[in-house]
Amino acid sequence: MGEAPALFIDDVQRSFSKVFDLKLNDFDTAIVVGHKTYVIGGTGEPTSSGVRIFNKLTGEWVIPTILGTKPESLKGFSCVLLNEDRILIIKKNSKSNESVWFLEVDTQFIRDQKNKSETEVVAWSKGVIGNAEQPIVISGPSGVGKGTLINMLMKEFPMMFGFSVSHTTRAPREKEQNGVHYHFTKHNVMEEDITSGKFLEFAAVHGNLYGTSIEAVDVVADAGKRCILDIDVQGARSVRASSLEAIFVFVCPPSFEELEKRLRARGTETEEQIQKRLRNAKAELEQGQSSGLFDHILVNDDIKACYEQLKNILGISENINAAPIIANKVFDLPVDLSLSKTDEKILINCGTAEQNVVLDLSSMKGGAPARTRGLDMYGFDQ
Ligand SMILES: Nc1nc2c(ncn2[C@@H]2O[C@H](COP(=O)(O)OP(=O)(O)O)[C@@H](O)[C@H]2O)c(=O)[nH]1
Ligand SMILES: Nc1ncnc2c1ncn2[C@@H]1O[C@H](COP(=O)(O)OP(=O)(O)O)[C@@H](O)[C@H]1O
Repeated sequence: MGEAPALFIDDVQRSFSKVFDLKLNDFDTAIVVGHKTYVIGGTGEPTSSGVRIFNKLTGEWVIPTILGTKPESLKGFSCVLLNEDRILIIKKNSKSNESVWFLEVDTQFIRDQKNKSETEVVAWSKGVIGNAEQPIVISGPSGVGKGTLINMLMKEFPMMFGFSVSHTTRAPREKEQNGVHYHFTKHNVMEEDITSGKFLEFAAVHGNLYGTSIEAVDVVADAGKRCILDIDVQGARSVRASSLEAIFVFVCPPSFEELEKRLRARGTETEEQIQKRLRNAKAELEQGQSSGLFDHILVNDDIKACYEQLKNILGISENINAAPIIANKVFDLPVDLSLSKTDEKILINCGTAEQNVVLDLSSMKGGAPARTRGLDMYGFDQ
């Protein structure tokens, strides 16, 4: 039966709101983090899954900036504070694959955002149940073969990898499709989206704007696939500083002359664009090889050999797709659930339902502004 639950969360919340007389609405839930009380609203209206903060020291209410993708509705939920920095929220009367959410209140991401904006900030992150394979960031100069290597991976392991489709302001090449190779967009639209917090990272590269939207990464995580990002060195640096916890691979050419040859042979750029890309390649090669930013440096001389090395780095072999994919069991969480916490496990007490459910957070990874991955959920007989 495991260890006894250490804490019955819902009882604590009830007694707390009585003591402080916070005048909560019917669907509001309050949770204390240090001297702040976070009131999470859940009337079910689209505008109501809001958050307000009562600061006990100043006696004031603050409406924070809310980042990340919020749950569609929060009509009925239980919550528990984790590590003093995020609130785990379990939606009642829901399917387990849609039920787990985190409201980050004091993680590194939140602290960085608070420093930037000098306001209160919180961020939503949806929990994803299942294996948390690390995303892969692939960088390298234009023409080195990043796209070729990524295509080989996606073709050989279509169930395993998903490509993070970036946004760019550059014009599409002849064979490029909008939404597949890139989301082609206008400069002012992309700038607005960056300002409103939709991007995980962005950079000006070869005279255009490129960026990874939070959604691009979330779509891949939601499909249960391992995300591949093809981004430049500046973008890799931003992702390194984010919560994505990726593996960073830098691809080099065997020589500068060979890089130039490949870039020309591809035939997708004008002479002026080729010259710009070659100039930038020098700086990129220097930074990529010397910054310590990358976990692995590959030389793409022979494409087959380079691809094998990449697969080794990712710990995959030919027969991996032959292995059956075991889907995560989906539980129906009832309306009368309550939570209790023991170490890194949350027991979801399912009231009269036959089976309780355990949410195991011990391999939790990632977090706002993207998904929180690596959660495990399994049944627990009463
Ligand atoms: N920071 C960042 N760089 C990107 C992104 N998408 C693509 N890039 C990089 O932008 C550069 C130019 O890409 P592209 O125009 O497709 O040319 P290519 O590298 O020659 O195929 C490459 O170094 C890409 O890795 C992104 O979302 N963010
Ligand atoms: N190892 C290699 N040897 C020879 N040509 C290569 C090799 N790897 C890639 N190429 C070719 O070089 C060109 C640039 O590769 P691409 O994958 O488009 O680079 P990137 O995505 O890094 O800009 C393509 O025409 C591709 O077929």
